[in-house]
Amino acid sequence: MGRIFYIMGKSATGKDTVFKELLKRRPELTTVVPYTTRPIREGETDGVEYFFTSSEKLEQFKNSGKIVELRTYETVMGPWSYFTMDDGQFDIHGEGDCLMIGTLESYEKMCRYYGNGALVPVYIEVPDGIRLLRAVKREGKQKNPNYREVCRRYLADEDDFSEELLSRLRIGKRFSNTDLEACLEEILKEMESH
Ligand SMILES: Nc1ncnc2c1ncn2[C@@H]1O[C@H](COP(=O)(O)OP(=O)(O)OP(=O)(O)O)[C@@H](O)[C@H]1O
Ligand SMILES: Nc1nc2c(ncn2[C@@H]2O[C@H](COP(=O)(O)O)[C@@H](O)[C@H]2O)c(=O)[nH]1
Repeated sequence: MGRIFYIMGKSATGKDTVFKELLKRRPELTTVVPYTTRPIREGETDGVEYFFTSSEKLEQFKNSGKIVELRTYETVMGPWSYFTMDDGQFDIHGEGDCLMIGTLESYEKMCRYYGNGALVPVYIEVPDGIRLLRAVKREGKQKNPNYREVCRRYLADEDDFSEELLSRLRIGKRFSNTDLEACLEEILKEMESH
């Protein structure tokens, strides 16, 4: 049975960065591209970071019964949905392992869908001050920076990644990403141990 290494963490902890670096070091890992109704950002490509889709299409997907997990956030730009589909990208009965990014909420739903044993949580942490600076710096590189949304995400993280929820989901191990190389080394070690 394939395992899903599931990368999680608050905003700007480096999930995307870690994800891309792990794929370079473990190219045999498969990936699952999630879906979103949020507008595509500069530098993003449809089918790479996400499948960018519409709210109308999402309603059709809901009827297909293939949505594994779905979350909708009230952003400063209106509601944006993010979801994972059982669309053939990943075969849980296959041999290969998979690398994915998500939130605690999606992790819980994924565990319910695929079974607890299928998922290996990879929870990334960075001190709040550092990740806020990283988020602001990253946003500053956008053509139309949206600092209000950066602040909303930062504040939402308090509830969405609370210690209570982490403990309920039995996620004890944390991977510090103050230093990228050290973080990758720790995660690779953890992956080998499974
Ligand atoms: N170890 C590191 N040291 C310094 N900068 C880093 C490190 N890891 C990531 N970054 C930078 O921090 C910013 C946030 O990283 P990234 O986009 O990977 O985070 P994320 O967790 O995927 O964010 P989000 O959840 O908000 O999409 C990026 O500009 C990235 O280049
Ligand atoms: N827990 C929360 N997760 C959120 C929220 N808003 C967005 N997200 C998640 O962040 C990642 C990355 O989003 P992106 O738009 O920068 O690509 C994605 O997995 C979303 O699910 C939130 O308010 N709380």
